[in-house]
Amino acid sequence: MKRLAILGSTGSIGVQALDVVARSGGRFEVAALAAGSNADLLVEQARRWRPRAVALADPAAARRARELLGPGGPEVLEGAAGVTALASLGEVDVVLAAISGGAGLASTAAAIEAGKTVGLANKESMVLAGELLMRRAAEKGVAILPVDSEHSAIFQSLAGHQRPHVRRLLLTASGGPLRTVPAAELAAVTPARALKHPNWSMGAKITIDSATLMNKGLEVIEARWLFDVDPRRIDIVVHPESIVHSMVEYVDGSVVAQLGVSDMRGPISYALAWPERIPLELPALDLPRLGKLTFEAPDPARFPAFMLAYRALELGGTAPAALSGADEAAVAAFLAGRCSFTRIAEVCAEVLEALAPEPVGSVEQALAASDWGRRQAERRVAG
Ligand SMILES: NC(=O)C1=CN([C@@H]2O[C@H](COP(=O)(O)OP(=O)(O)OC[C@H]3O[C@@H](n4cnc5c(N)ncnc54)[C@H](OP(=O)(O)O)[C@@H]3O)[C@@H](O)[C@H]2O)C=CC1
Ligand SMILES: CC(=O)[C@@H](O)[C@H](O)COP(=O)(O)O
Ligand SMILES: [Mn+2]
Repeated sequence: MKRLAILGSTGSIGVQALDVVARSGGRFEVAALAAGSNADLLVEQARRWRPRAVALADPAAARRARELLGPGGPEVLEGAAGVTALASLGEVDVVLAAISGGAGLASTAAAIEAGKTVGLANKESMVLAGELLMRRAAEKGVAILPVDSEHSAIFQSLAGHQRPHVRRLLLTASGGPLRTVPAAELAAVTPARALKHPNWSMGAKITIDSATLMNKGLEVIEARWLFDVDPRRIDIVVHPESIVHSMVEYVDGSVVAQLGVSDMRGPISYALAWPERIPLELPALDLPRLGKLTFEAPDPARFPAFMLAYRALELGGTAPAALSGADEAAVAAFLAGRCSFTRIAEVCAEVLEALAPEPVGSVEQALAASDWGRRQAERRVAG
């Protein structure tokens, strides 16, 4: 039996991970749960799964959870340090990193340092400090198993092949809810419209990133480090049906893809159960009913955000971290009605070009660069 710490348990990935646990026939035990401030849902989850410890980043929420759980309940830790501490608990075998944003980096790094297998949903960890984390994981002999659907697909399609045999990685993108919207209409897009993803039900930040295509840019950076592939050999293909989750093109021209219904419980269970596979009893892929699968090139004129990720990789060092921080701030401003949809990518581009990148020597340095990007973006949004 594998013992899990699910960090971000109250979010889209966290809730689906607990559904995977429920369907797994007792293969997993929930040893720890963590969230930001949603004490009520965390307490409900703790009552059902009886972890040894839980944590809430928000101290007031942690106090509420302690009151609700009462004596005899799990230990309730608080603050960022409490969340990070769960990643290295002795009772934990696998850490599912499913916190949203740069806030997930410290606990991912702590899990690696503690020698835990990591199921990585939090792509920002790789964006902020991918080179550093992969080096430490190799030194510690830690497996980082991708949960992001595209990276899970690439991991499965690589099937142990050697890097010299790989010509290109092909990351598929749905194109998001605004794929067919003309350029002239994009500035007036409302948060409600941008939040209507055609295929996936996800947290707000990643859904807006899907709409701008920044999500695909962040995924290029994630793939660059997870699979140690030069960014010039990572291409994006728009595939509105989200059935082909990504592909690997080999030097002999053969292309291997992973297909499946658009349901994150697939990649989550793959990472948690790896190297085994478990039956989930989810709806099967029905290709005759789908009839056809379509593909097109991404449009950098309407959706320039994904190009910024290639630019950040070219700049190197702290540039991806600064881009990620700027994007978090710009997306929050858009959701709060403080900037337009098209301003998100403009602000990110301005911040990236204002940066003097430095090598990323530590997690703290990566977080500082992300904070710098966030502050720069906030200033530009306000100005
Ligand atoms: N949703 C999806 O289908 C996919 C998501 N991902 C990635 O997975 C990650 C999670 O995404 P998603 O589940 O959609 O996000 P959600 O916004 O739905 O959930 C975020 C989770 O993180 C918790 N959280 C937020 N801030 C903190 C913090 N400072 N400390 C501890 N916990 C915190 C939230 O707690 P609370 O509820 O209390 O705020 C919540 O449990 C992201 O990095 C995303 O890019 C990748 C591929 C697909
Ligand atoms: C489910 C998942 O992995 C998301 O990251 C997804 O890729 C978002 O959809 P887009 O392809 O629209 O960015
Ligand atoms: Mn993805």
